[in-house]
Amino acid sequence: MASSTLICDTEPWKDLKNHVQEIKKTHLRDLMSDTDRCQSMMVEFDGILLDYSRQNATLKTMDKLYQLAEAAQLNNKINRMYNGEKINSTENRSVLHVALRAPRDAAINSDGKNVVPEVWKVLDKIKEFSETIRSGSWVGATGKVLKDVVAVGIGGSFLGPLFVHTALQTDLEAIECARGRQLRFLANVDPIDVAKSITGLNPETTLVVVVSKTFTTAETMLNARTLREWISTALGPSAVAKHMVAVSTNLTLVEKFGIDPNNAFAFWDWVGGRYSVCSAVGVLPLSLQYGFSVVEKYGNFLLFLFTCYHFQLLRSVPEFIVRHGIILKFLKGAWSIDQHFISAPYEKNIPVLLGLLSIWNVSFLGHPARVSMESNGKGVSIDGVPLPFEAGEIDFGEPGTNGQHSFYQLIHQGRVIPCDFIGVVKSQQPVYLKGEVVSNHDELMSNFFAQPDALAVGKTFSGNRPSLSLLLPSLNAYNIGQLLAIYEHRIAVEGFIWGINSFDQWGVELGKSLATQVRKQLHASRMKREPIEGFNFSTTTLLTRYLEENTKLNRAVDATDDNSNIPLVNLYQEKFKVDPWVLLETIREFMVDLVVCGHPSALWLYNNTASSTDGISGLSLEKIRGFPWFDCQRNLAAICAVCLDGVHKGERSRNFSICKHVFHARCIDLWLVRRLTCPTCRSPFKMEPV
Ligand SMILES: O=P(O)(O)OC[C@H]1O[C@](O)(CO)[C@@H](O)[C@@H]1O
Repeated sequence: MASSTLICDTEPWKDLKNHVQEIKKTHLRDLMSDTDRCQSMMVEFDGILLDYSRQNATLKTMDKLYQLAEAAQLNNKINRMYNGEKINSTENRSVLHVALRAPRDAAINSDGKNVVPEVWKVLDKIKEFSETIRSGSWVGATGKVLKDVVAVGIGGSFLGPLFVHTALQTDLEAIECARGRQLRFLANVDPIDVAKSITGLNPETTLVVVVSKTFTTAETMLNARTLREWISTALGPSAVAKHMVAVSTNLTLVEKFGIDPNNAFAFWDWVGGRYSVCSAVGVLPLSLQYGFSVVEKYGNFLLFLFTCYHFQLLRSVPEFIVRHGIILKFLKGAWSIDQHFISAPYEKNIPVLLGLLSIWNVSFLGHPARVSMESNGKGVSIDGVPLPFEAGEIDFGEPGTNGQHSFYQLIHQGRVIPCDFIGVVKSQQPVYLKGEVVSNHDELMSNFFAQPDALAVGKTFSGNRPSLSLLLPSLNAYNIGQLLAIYEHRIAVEGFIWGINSFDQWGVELGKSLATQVRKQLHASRMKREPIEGFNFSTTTLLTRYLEENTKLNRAVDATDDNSNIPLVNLYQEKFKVDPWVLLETIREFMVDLVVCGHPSALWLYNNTASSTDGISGLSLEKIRGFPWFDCQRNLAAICAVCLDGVHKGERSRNFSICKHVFHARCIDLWLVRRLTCPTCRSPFKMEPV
């Protein structure tokens, strides 16, 4: 098929279109009673069993789908991907995430160069670094062991590692390896997420890993700067070098940020963000948590081998003495599927079957199947021709039986949504209570087996709802790697057949650039009072409302403010073209100066401005002056809840005697004029007088 020909113009596509009517006359209830058909729709590979008998498909359908794969030159495209050809044509890049899990001796080329040695160079560096951290040879700025990790990143620099961590954290072996350590993620730019990610953590024992392919993603960089502030406020700016490392392809920006490039872990342009979990993106945080590998005890022989390795008499430590730790197992699992994907015939190839069935459901039966949404949510072919058929899927799901008690109802009787059920034979946490009919895991799995039949067969309602089941032996690191690779490759199959580029994301890029425009506008409107321009009516209205309400909110919490002052502020702005916030800040500083020097005009100002309250009463300035203060001897870990800035060395501060919260004197004094509660915890005001 010439690349500019759409797949829907091929004979196999048209043939499948005609076949739809035939399939619509069948019902899964009947299809399921054909044992030979069901038997033929089961495939096994490396411990995984795929059962796709509950698809609205016959063996004839499958044959037609294989012909479609041929017409799309699926095998050829898979080979081109593995050969490092630049199949991501819009970005002129190879797509080589398979190289990330290739064994040391494999050869996979990009631009005529074998990339596997580079991959292992980084893996070795991660291994060494994670062992240094885990063993305590690398300590934080105050000499404490770094036992907690916050990985800052978003999209592909977050979701893959989160998936693996979520699956691993209940695995018994993984629990053992992670004992005493915590791995947290910070992705969303909402300050609430920042707070959640560091709540209960001590900066002295925390390592922050900034994960960003480009090192320019706005959310990640702001979150990274926020955590950098958290560390340097608590431990001083020089602590950043000990407490922050990075994963990126952009080592120049890493250095500019203040992270030592020696503590940066590289990856490459040929790794797409959402396919990067097997690179340092996932492997570094996961190795810090679970350990890269475990070395078997071979006594003196081992010592001898390591010495040889150290003096470069050996190229590597032989594989047989390194027991595969969690991370190596994970990579091996993924590599096992990579081999299967490139070598198994269509009818035995799990990712190919999943991809073909997805295409069947989405483009022929019109079901909004689960989708690999960032990859295949596209409306044009790889050559830019608009697609005259539906591509892409909508992915959602829930662990265990949660979905059954919520959205499954829709799937049973509402829209037809093809489902994948993924189950395991052996639970990570087996429980069998005395007197119970079945174990807890059996209870869970009863639903795993029952739901697909309920969907297929129905009762008083129609049934005939397609699903497939994947049964894995267990959910250990190896199987997690397999599962990841199956779904990665399923996406590629879909994209190859639909003729789209699964490896770019122009829609997402558009969202990013529009957010940049909004960010600039917010800054200009707040700081320079510039009018909102360049947006449509609706966005302008929303932005105006947001800015107005936000301004009111800020004024309400500002201790110096009072509604009666607002017209005055506006007046000043109109008359003198002064930004009201600059003005307020000036007034605030002026008042602080007055309070500090004890000038009588402070009392006058207090009586005539701040104390003209709407029923909220605070303390007189004289009383406030009677409370103890101290000049900070060092940067404190605390954040002053009034101004949200750190409490730095040399700044005059006060603390509440009950809750011990600390604030800048200049902030808390003006707060106390209006309110008698702690700004942080709202506990009643009590400060012992001098
Ligand atoms: O790793 P980066 O460069 O910070 O990008 C984050 C994510 O943003 C995207 O580019 C778009 O969502 C993803 O592909 C990527 O994983």
